[in-house]
Amino acid sequence: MSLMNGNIIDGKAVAEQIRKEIAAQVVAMKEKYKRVPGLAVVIVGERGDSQTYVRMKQKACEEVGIASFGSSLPASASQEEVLATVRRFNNNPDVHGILVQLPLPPHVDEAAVLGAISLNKDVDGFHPFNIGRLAMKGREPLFAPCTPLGCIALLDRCGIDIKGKRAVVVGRSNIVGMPVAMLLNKRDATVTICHASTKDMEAVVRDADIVVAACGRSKMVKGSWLKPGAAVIDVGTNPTPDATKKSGFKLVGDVDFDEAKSVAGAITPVPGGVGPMTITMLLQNTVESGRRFFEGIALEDAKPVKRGPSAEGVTPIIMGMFVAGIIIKEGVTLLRRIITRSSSSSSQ
Ligand SMILES: Nc1nc(=O)c2c([nH]1)NC[C@@H]1CN(c3ccc(C(=O)N[C@@H](CCC(=O)O)C(=O)O)cc3)C=[N+]21
Repeated sequence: MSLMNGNIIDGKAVAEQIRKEIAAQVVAMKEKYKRVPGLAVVIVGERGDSQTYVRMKQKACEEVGIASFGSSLPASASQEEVLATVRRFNNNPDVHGILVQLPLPPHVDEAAVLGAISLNKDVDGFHPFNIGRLAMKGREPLFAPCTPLGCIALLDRCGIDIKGKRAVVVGRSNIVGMPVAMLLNKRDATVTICHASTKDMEAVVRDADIVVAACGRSKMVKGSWLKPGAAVIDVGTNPTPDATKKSGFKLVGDVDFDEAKSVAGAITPVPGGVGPMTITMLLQNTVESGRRFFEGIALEDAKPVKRGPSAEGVTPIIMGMFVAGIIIKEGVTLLRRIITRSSSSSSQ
């Protein structure tokens, strides 16, 4: 199946291809470990869009053979109830990924809830530990956020090079703008982040070989802002009134698609671009998490500092550095004494 129609990236086709690969991996895992990966989705409140997304996620799990667990709490649920639900899934050995659907009702502390998710099950990649590692050279998060991963996967699968390219990200949200910029940076693009205070944004965007639009403003990026041939990834999903639709609205991206499609070398539509990839990357993260648990790399009830493969062996390294620090400090003091003694004796 073709992944592009002309210069238009078919996100659904790319997502379908990856989901087939994921389904095959789940079959192989079932064979090898006699277990399948499990994803728990926690939803608080009755927002229509959230319910739709959660249903889509659960259906996608079924299609690839991932076990799905759900917990639906009323909008009136207390913070403690939400935390208790998260902890229950943290302790459930059949659950390898936990997703708390955002946004949460205003009386629930989002940071506290996301921070309570076991690092080993943070398939959304929203835990500050995972975001922090994403920002660091030579380190890898246990999981990267799904929408940013989806943007990178679209570029890769469509044969668009990232290394050495100029990438401009419009927007700096915790869930898309900032992490996608850090992923592009890890892939050796030269990355610029634009935001509300950026001066002459058009000129900055016009310099880009890769544009990721994630500002949440309908059609903000115009065709005239683009360098001819640029790859354009549109993350925006702005509901816009449309009487011809049954729901009464349609989704519009952050890029003016009609203008941009005649300038861009490759461009994602909305819907049918990044959206289907977000859920696909969630499935991918969940399968990877399940594999870590089945292979014993992830520890079910470990404390944060011990969690995950990259954190293992950190304690002896820190102890070693501590001891080395003392030795160096003592050595320097000793050398200083010798030097002062010899220089003071020679000057006298
Ligand atoms: N903890 C958390 N993790 C998330 O990943 C998360 C979240 N909360 N809250 C809400 C946003 C939104 N989101 C989308 C997922 C799929 C589509 C998607 O598949 N869209 C399709 C169809 C859209 C339609 O037509 O309704 C498309 O763009 O083609 C869109 C948006 C995940 N989110």
